[in-house]
Amino acid sequence: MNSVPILKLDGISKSFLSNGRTIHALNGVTLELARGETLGIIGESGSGKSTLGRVAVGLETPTQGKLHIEGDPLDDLPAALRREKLRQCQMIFQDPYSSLNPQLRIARQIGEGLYARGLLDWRDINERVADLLERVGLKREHAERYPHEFSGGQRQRIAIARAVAPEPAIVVADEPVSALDVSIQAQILDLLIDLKKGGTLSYLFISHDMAVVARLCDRIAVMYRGRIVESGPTAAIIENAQHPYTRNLLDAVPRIGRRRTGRKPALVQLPDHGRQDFLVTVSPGHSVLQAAESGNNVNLPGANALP
Ligand SMILES: Nc1ncnc2c1ncn2[C@@H]1O[C@H](COP(=O)(O)OP(=O)(O)OP(=O)(O)O)[C@@H](O)[C@H]1O
Repeated sequence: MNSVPILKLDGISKSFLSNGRTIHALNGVTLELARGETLGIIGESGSGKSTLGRVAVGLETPTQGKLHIEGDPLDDLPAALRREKLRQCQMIFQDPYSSLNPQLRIARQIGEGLYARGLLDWRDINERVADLLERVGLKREHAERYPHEFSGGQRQRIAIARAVAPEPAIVVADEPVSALDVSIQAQILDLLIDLKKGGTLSYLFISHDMAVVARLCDRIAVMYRGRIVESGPTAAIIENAQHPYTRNLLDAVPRIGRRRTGRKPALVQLPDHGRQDFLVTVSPGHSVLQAAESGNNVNLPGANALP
């Protein structure tokens, strides 16, 4: 395995001038994303998550610090190579209504990324677009439609197809399910998990929802006022959060919160287990996730109704 992180933010700060006031959205953020890893960025509104995501895909230029892609500091590269590197990073936005161009057919919107990647024959592009639509759970013939002909969940699938079309190494997903109905959210999360299977795609997954992040992410970084205040493997953060702010976030999710550990059965959702709930009894010294993953659990599909 290549140990160079696919993405590295090194001491990144970003300030905005707004109404004569300087807003420090990011204050010296350093993080690494490994190949094939899903890193969750969690924090309250205004903590700097979206700014971090936008810096990671080159939509914002940092005020300070360096962005490295595949080990190369972007600032030091010639413009053409820089653009090439940035094509490795694609973004999925929260709102699938505003992220698609209402005036362009779906085929064109997904196909543009393929064209930019060097696929020049539109017959080949159309074939790839149709394959991608099937891959995200839509139909080949949907390619000829416009965005308004789809539901919110379907639009998010289209946005995901567009993001993965140029075969990026990194996808930054900024609250990709928070604008969707709860029933659709799980399907979109499952799709993101599926797209990553067996490959080396990495996700930077931004959310304010600890339950969603816990389900999807290998590691979690917790943001507070433009800084990362805590980071580590998902199980470690959930079971042994150090920062009071992280504990507050966890307490907001009783299902995976510390209060549920101990001999009392806990209802948990696990990364890579779809939307199944597990009822686990946790022995002292073990984490909820360890207990659930050890197989010492009762799988309770639809157990949401339990108190
Ligand atoms: N273009 C901008 N101009 C001025 N201020 C900005 C700009 N973008 C972000 N900010 C400010 O930077 C801070 C961080 O914003 P950011 O959107 O990154 O936070 P967030 O954690 O993603 O919040 P949310 O969950 O509400 O999207 C906020 O105070 C925000 O108002």
